[in-house]
Amino acid sequence: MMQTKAFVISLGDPAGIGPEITVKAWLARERESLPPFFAVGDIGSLAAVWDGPVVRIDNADEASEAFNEGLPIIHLPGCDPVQPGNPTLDGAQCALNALEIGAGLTRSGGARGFITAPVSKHQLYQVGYTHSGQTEFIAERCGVSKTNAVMMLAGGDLRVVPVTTHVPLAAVSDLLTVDLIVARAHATVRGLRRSFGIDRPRLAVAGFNPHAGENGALGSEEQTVIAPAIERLRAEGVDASGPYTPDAMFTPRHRATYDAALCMYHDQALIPLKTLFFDEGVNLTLGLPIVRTSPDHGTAFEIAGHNQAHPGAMIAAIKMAEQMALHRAAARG
Ligand SMILES: NC(=O)C1=CN([C@@H]2O[C@H](COP(=O)(O)OP(=O)(O)OC[C@H]3O[C@@H](n4cnc5c(N)ncnc54)[C@H](O)[C@@H]3O)[C@@H](O)[C@H]2O)C=CC1
Ligand SMILES: NCC(=O)COP(=O)(O)O
Repeated sequence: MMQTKAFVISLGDPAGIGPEITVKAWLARERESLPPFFAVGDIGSLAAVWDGPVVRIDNADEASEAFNEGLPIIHLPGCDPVQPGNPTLDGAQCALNALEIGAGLTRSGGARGFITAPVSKHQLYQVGYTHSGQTEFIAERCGVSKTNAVMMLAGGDLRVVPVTTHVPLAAVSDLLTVDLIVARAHATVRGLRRSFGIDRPRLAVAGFNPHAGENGALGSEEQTVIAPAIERLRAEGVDASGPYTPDAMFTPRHRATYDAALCMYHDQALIPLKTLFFDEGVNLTLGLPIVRTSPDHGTAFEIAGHNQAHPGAMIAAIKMAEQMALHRAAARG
């Protein structure tokens, strides 16, 4: 019987909770009807938290068949011994190598999609990483510009897109331009069509200031940048509305009126998403030639190795990767 290709999961920082939530997702594979997946990372990071079956593979094509025997892994040496909760620079390099190999395997068609377990940006920066996150790294490896690769977080009935991502809050106002908001909105619309099957996505655009600026009395970004961007988008046929008062646009009533909220900065987008849907929140990248998802949370070093990590977001990331892959295949016909 011909086996379908498997999804690849980079294990992230070996001392974080990535290995544990990957193992827990594998243990839940039947209950959750998960598609086959395999890990790429240090096999020692699995052994440090689990003594269940692991199948070492050399080639992505072996993964689907091995999946029911044990958690398949392409082993990357170099960060032994792994101590959960104690990150090291070798471990950060290992996480970076896993990211590189996972992106390459997916890009070349060896895997159906790419799921990234959490890395520590602080640790990565110390081994010479210059991207602000995994999103930008994967975009570059796929030959996609940073503007066209859009970070989206999704959980429950909420999807949010931060227009600016990993930048200091003090820099956000200067970074917000009509062109940037319009580009992110178009990439979001294309992504919602292609990967979620939403024909005419409705975008709700957040203001930036308290009360969306109170007609300029509490800040001018709404008048100078955000409203003109919405106007241009509407003229270009996008169903965009706003700028909405940020503190009131995530109520259940308001959420029912849009498919994605375009937010001006990281926490404006991620605080509502994680507050409402932390254990099922998925971070995904739109605009790539490959499917890429990730759990919404980080490395949680303080609980690593204590069997306290909830696997819900990782399971949701695997399921969403499969849904996205199916939508994209259907769109290709
Ligand atoms: N996708 C990624 O690669 C992400 C990486 N990070 C990285 O993670 C590191 C730590 O960041 P924090 O802001 O502390 O966020 P975090 O998500 O690691 O932790 C925040 C809180 O949530 C808890 N938590 C996280 N995931 C959990 C789970 N699955 N089950 C139970 N509790 C969980 C933690 O114990 C902590 O109390 C940073 O270095 C950051 O760069 C943060 C977010 C996403
Ligand atoms: N807060 C989201 C986050 O840190 C994940 O970003 P990325 O590493 O997937 O770009």
